[in-house]
Amino acid sequence: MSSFSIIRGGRLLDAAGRTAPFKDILVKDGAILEVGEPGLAAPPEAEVVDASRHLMHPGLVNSHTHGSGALTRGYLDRWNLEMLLMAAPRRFGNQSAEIKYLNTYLGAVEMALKGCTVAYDLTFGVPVATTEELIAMGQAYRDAGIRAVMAPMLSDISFYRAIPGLVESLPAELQRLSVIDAADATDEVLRLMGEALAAWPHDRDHVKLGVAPTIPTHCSDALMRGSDRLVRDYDTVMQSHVGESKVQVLAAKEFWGKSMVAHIDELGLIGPHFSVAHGVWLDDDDMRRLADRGASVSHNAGSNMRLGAGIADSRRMLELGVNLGIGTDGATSSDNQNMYEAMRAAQQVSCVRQPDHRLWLSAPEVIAAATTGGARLTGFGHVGSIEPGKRADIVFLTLDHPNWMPVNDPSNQLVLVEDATAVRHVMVDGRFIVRDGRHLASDMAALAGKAEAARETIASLNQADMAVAERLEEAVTSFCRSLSAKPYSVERYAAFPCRCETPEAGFAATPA
Ligand SMILES: Nc1nc2[nH]cnc2c(=O)[nH]1
Repeated sequence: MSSFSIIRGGRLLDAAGRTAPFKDILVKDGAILEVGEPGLAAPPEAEVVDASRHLMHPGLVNSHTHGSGALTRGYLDRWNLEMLLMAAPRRFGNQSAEIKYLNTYLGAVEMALKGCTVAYDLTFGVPVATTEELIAMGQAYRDAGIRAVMAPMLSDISFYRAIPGLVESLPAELQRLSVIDAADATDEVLRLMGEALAAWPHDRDHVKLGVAPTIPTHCSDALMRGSDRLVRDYDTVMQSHVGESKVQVLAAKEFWGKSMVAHIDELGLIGPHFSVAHGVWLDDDDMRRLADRGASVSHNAGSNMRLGAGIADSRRMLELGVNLGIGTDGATSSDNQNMYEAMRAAQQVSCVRQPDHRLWLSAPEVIAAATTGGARLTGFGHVGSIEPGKRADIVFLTLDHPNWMPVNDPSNQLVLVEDATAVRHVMVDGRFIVRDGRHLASDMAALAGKAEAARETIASLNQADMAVAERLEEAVTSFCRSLSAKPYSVERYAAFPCRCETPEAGFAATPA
């Protein structure tokens, strides 16, 4: 028998219209049946949800994160992407199945409490995670109650080989420790990824498995092509970190004589199922290729600032027709999983990106990216807006909160004022997962205890690797600083808005 609920008395955000009129919402079996004026007719048996003194908006879509890093929030305040990539496996490796689940669950709970109902999670790759562990991490999202795309990060070229000249620049002993090439692993990685896709037991409308060749310079063409085949065979989505740092752009030019986007486009990988994470260093040609093929970019402004990676040109992406999503990135590089902060960061970096205020992202544009843009990017066409036919994934913000006193422009306030402290209830499929500010499935004290124990376990397991991690971080930093090829001076890259204005790039390292 069908179940009905009627949500009465709330104000519904109309972002584009910059208003929030009173609306009633009729929900049938978890889907929105009708949105209407106050007093909307409902079957007598419908459960009544009182939304008075609340503003309702669609659940936010976090279009890029790493559930694998939730336990690393607040770790190291001064590190860039290259240091992070160098250090992460040594500092945070060796995670048991229980800790992998806990990492993912913790991130999902945080997102739920902060108004996010969908995550695109680039998770532990294969073979680091087994099929069973991936399925268990999918269950973590089911247990926390939010939707997710989980895409294992795949690579068959180690980080050290992905920056030309880096390994050769290291002292012999570090060279030995650093070359963990997995060049022969291509077939094995693809086999394991295919096995996980074939075994995936979760309802794909809630938690589906995607594929994430992690960074194109870390993937052979064979791995990229094989990943693409899997995506098509299993009708799923693909995401890669592309053009996140200047060093990556330099490396791509060195490897292929072209940009990362041009390279993967020529491999035939770009389509509506494909999204770029970050895209800080894209030029017009890159953006046109993405737009022409219906692809998306997940804009992670907070993480890009945190790692000194630069400022993506979100305005140009929109002008050229790229679908834009908003992401927090993982806790290793953005600490919390707060989509309101990610939205605010996206709006505010657009203001420092260019002097013409007419080109800054507007609040409605940012909200569209964090909702409908994210829904398209994740391939979850059944969410992202509150309208008939969509699933009832709804966030209720209390208006009895300073953030909303008074209600001026609801769209501006959502992006520029809201910080998740007014999130009162969160609903997925018409059912509350957060009620009165509490995550219903979680005992927070117990969760804190598990997180603390996991922190100690991770630290003790990786103790022996710490000294090596520190030496490698120092070496990679020094190598990156020595890259002097103009106009790609690495020295400049954190401080300036960045686009690859000039095509002629070199990758010569000069003595520091
Ligand atoms: N910011 C960020 N970029 C990445 N690229 C590959 N892995 C990562 C990661 O964990 N964080």
